[in-house]
Amino acid sequence: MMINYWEDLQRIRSKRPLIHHLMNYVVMNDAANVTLAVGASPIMAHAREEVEELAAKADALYINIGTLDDRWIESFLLAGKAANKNNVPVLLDPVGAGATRLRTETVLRILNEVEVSVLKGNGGEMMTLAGVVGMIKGVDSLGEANLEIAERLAREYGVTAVITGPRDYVSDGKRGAIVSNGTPMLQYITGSGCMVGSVIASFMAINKDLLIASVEGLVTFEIAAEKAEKKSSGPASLKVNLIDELYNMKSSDYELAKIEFKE
Ligand SMILES: Nc1ncnc2c1ncn2[C@@H]1O[C@H](COP(=O)(O)OP(=O)(O)O)[C@@H](O)[C@H]1O
Ligand SMILES: Cc1ncsc1CCOP(=O)(O)O
Ligand SMILES: [Mg+2]
Repeated sequence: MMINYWEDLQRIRSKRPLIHHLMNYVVMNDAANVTLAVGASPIMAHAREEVEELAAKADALYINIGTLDDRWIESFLLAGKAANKNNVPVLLDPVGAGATRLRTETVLRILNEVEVSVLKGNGGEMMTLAGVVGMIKGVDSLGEANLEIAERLAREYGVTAVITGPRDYVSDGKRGAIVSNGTPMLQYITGSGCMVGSVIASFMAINKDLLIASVEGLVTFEIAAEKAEKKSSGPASLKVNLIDELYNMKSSDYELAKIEFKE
């Protein structure tokens, strides 16, 4: 499959799509910086009084349940429905699904009431949603999934499913892809999963093919992380260098893409 990574990144940079985030308090600032570094325009807003208005005008909506409570949950649903009404694609990150009942039930409620375009979580979260118990500790995954689970989730929930981890599994129910870029050091930065969501949402804003947009987001983020790691002495410098490498991405960097497609 031919993917125009570089052309699509240029489209993000020239269009500067608005990415409306309902992003957890832990990662809010980093997700905004990552979004800017790829060339899109972030707004972090979760007040129930404004989310419908913003989601309706955005180019993509990113719902991340990381620091949920009653008010946030109300806003997730309001924003998601407003996005649906206006044909704005929606990415959902089920942070900590399986860790508590509130998290699992909230994700299922959103999937039931909102038409989610891309469901992206780590192995433990996504295996929880596929009915496998005990694979999550807080927000951390305790195991790696596989393409079959991604395909099952895609079909069951009518989404493009993205399962992150040492290898990332992407499925839209028909086509599948495995991305093997990245570095284990990403596990030592909080929010690496949340941040890759911002990059995927930026590609979703300019590419209607959700499987390809997901792969483009994963590959872009993870190649930047590989380059950043070479310049870093630990997680703190990795995070700073990662934002720089996203900003400084070159077309030749995409030669590093490690991707396998399954039709
Ligand atoms: N062992 C690993 N090797 C390479 N990349 C990894 C590894 N673990 C996670 N990643 C990458 O880090 C990012 C976050 O994934 P993950 O850790 O699964 O999410 P989360 O932060 O939500 O738990 C993804 O881009 C993923 O591919
Ligand atoms: C630590 C933590 N606690 C609530 S949200 C959050 C960030 C989770 O980020 P990620 O899903 O990328 O690991
Ligand atoms: Mg996560």
